[in-house]
Amino acid sequence: MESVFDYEDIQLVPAKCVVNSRSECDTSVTLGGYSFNLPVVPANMQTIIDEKVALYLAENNYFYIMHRFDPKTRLSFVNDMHARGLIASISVGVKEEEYSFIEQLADAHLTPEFITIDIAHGHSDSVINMIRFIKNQLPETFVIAGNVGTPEAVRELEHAGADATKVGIGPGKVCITKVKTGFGTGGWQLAALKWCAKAASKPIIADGGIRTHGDIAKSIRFGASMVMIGSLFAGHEESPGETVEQEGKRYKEYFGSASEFQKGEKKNVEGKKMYVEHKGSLEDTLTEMKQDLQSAISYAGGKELQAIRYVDYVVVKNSIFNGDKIY
Ligand SMILES: NC(=O)C1=CN([C@@H]2O[C@H](COP(=O)(O)OP(=O)(O)OC[C@H]3O[C@@H](n4cnc5c(N)ncnc54)[C@H](OP(=O)(O)O)[C@@H]3O)[C@@H](O)[C@H]2O)C=CC1
Ligand SMILES: Nc1nc2c(ncn2[C@@H]2O[C@H](COP(=O)(O)O)[C@@H](O)[C@H]2O)c(=O)[nH]1
Repeated sequence: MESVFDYEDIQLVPAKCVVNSRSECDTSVTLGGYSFNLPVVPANMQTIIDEKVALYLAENNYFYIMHRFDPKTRLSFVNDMHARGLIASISVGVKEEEYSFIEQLADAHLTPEFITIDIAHGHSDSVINMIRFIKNQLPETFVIAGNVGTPEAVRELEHAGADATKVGIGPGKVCITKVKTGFGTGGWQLAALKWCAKAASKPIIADGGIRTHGDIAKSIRFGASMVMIGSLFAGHEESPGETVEQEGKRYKEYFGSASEFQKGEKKNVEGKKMYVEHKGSLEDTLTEMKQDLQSAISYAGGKELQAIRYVDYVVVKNSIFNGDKIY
């Protein structure tokens, strides 16, 4: 295998600017026939998104994926979003009851625009069977399948009918898969993304390991169409989850979907809980992300997101830190 690297080891090389203002740069992206403001989607985790956040994102033209940890509410969620003229984007697992849920949607003639099959080890027959089942029952739905970390997995899931694949096994901030199992793309997620993107014939969603806004541009450079982010979206005013105060400072909880807190039991735990500093409003973060990405497009010498795809890059181990502590 070629040598590997991660987000902090890469710098993108600037090209001549073609705009007079960064506001001319267009950060929008198309997925599944829909256009969204940013190539960014908050993680489908219980401390990142709930119905209110989903509604805010959909109404403001951001892509969203609702989590699957309150399964009984999913049907009415799809109904409600459609009643408001918004897209419905939900998650499913692969257990028996999820097949019944897909049948219920089909029987009710409810077709979510997006369904994400969300399990830890997505390169599996269980995911392949679920992709085929959804495509058979709800042929119009755009199916995102994951998570995977290899080109073989991307090809196999695409071949089974997935419309996009989600790449990232273990790079997440609250992930402990890498320490508990020894497996994953943690520490080399960007190289894994590059490797997977070369094999892909459909969009890829890079998932996990984003620590700065510049990492979004780097993900685009290495082949992502969309970037899923957890920790940077945790801790907002609107984020679900408990707020605690310590020494006059406010913090909010952020826990893994495979953590004991999510599962309610200590079985196959591959996630942990942490507290992140309170960050203010989600709107402010999304605005800042947009401005930073517009700036990235200008450094790429273009006016659109695609310009970032073609820039040169250098590998300089730990280059962005330069000995500075930036967070
Ligand atoms: N991106 C990442 O790196 C990771 C993400 N997660 C997140 O945690 C949540 C829970 O994930 P998950 O535990 O898969 O969901 P589920 O608990 O719904 O499990 C899905 C099914 O896959 C089986 N399964 C889970 N892991 C494996 C494995 N390694 N090998 C074979 N079968 C397996 C489970 O059976 P059984 O439990 O009996 O094995 C179950 O039948 C998801 O939201 C997922 O995205 C979790 C870990 C890593
Ligand atoms: N190994 C685990 N990964 C998890 C768990 N819960 C979520 N995740 C993944 O992390 C990303 C978010 O990463 P971040 O670096 O942006 O915080 C999320 O989208 C999942 O793919 C878990 O319990 N274990």
